Amino acid sequence: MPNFNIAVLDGDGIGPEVIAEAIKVLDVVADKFGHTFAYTKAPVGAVAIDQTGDPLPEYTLSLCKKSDALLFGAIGHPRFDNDPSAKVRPEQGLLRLRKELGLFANLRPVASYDELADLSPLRPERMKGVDMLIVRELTGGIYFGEKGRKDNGNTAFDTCTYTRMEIERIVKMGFVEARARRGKLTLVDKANVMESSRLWREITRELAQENEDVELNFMFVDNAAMQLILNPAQFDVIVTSNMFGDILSDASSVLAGSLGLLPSSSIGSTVGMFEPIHGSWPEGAGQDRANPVAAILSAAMMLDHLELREEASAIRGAVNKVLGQGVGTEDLRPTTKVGTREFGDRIAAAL
Ligand SMILES: NC(=O)C1=CN([C@@H]2O[C@H](COP(=O)(O)OP(=O)(O)OC[C@H]3O[C@@H](n4cnc5c(N)ncnc54)[C@H](O)[C@@H]3O)[C@@H](O)[C@H]2O)C=CC1
Ligand SMILES: CC(C)CC(=O)C(=O)O
Ligand SMILES: [Mg+2]
Repeated sequence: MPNFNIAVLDGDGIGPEVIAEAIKVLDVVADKFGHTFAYTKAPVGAVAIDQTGDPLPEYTLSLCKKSDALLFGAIGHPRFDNDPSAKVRPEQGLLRLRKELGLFANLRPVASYDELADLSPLRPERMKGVDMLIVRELTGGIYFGEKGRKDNGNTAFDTCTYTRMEIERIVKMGFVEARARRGKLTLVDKANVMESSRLWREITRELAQENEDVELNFMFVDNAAMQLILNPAQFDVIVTSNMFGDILSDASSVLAGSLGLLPSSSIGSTVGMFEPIHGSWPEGAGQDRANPVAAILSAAMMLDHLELREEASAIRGAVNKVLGQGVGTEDLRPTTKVGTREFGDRIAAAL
């Protein structure tokens, strides 16, 4: 009977609410398939700052290092967002966690749900048939480069730096993922302007020689933002830098139906972390309104990573079944509107 130790970093805002539903569903999976999932909670983000002064306390990091997998909710609080002079910020906890654990790749699948097709009267025809994977570089680029102020605080800078090693490992992953899917890889960059993007292109062209079976194309990020809306079904795998991937994946969530639907896995050299792509939605916290599906599907990605594939697809099947019944939280504009907890109950019951 496999036993897995899972660190639970549910964080701030709606983070704890959506992670509670993911655990509800995982508990049913454990019962049904005869596994034991042992959960240990640890603080991260604003709650961790409140408790310890540090958004990523040493205890949390060492727990993560000895766990089999990490389930992450979301971090962030308006009191930091509204205070540009705050020296310690919840987001630093997440960025440091990714860096410390070497989680250089963030895989964000985006698919349109036939089950949701009738729910949204605004849903254009072109949103059908979307099935793509955004492979986002996660521990480099402008979020991690040198930043600061000069000229008495009147000039601010953030630096986008990428090394060959950082680019090679993520682009290689892009080729592998494309080969396992429909065999098409798009590098999204800004190589007409940015030197770091030109290095991405150079290295990707080199790697293409060892990956000739994968169809490769290049697209500037501004055009990619437009193409995602105009003709999203053209994309199979997108590989891109940290910030471009962050922005394009939130935009792509509209194709799926809601930001509250999109899961992700953050992987690299050590333990994997599984996290919805959305943030802590502070205005929605404590109201039983948040869509838990992104967190539940992140748990499914975790099971895939732990090689519990049948279990992972059982979760996906349960989500599709409940969506197909027209049930969902308000963001999906469903025929039967339910709260976070009832949505989780229904998915658990569908298992
Ligand atoms: N991975 C993380 O922990 C992330 C943290 N953040 C942080 O979260 C805080 C809020 O940031 P925002 O820009 O407002 O982004 P957000 O993702 O928290 O919310 C943006 C909008 O998306 C919708 N939304 C998000 N999650 C949802 C869910 N589960 N169900 C239904 N609707 C959902 C809501 O309409 C919300 O107004 C900030 O402090 C930010 O730094 C933002 C993005 C990612
Ligand atoms: C701290 C931010 C980089 C979080 C975020 O927006 C994300 O990872 O999607
Ligand atoms: Mg984001």
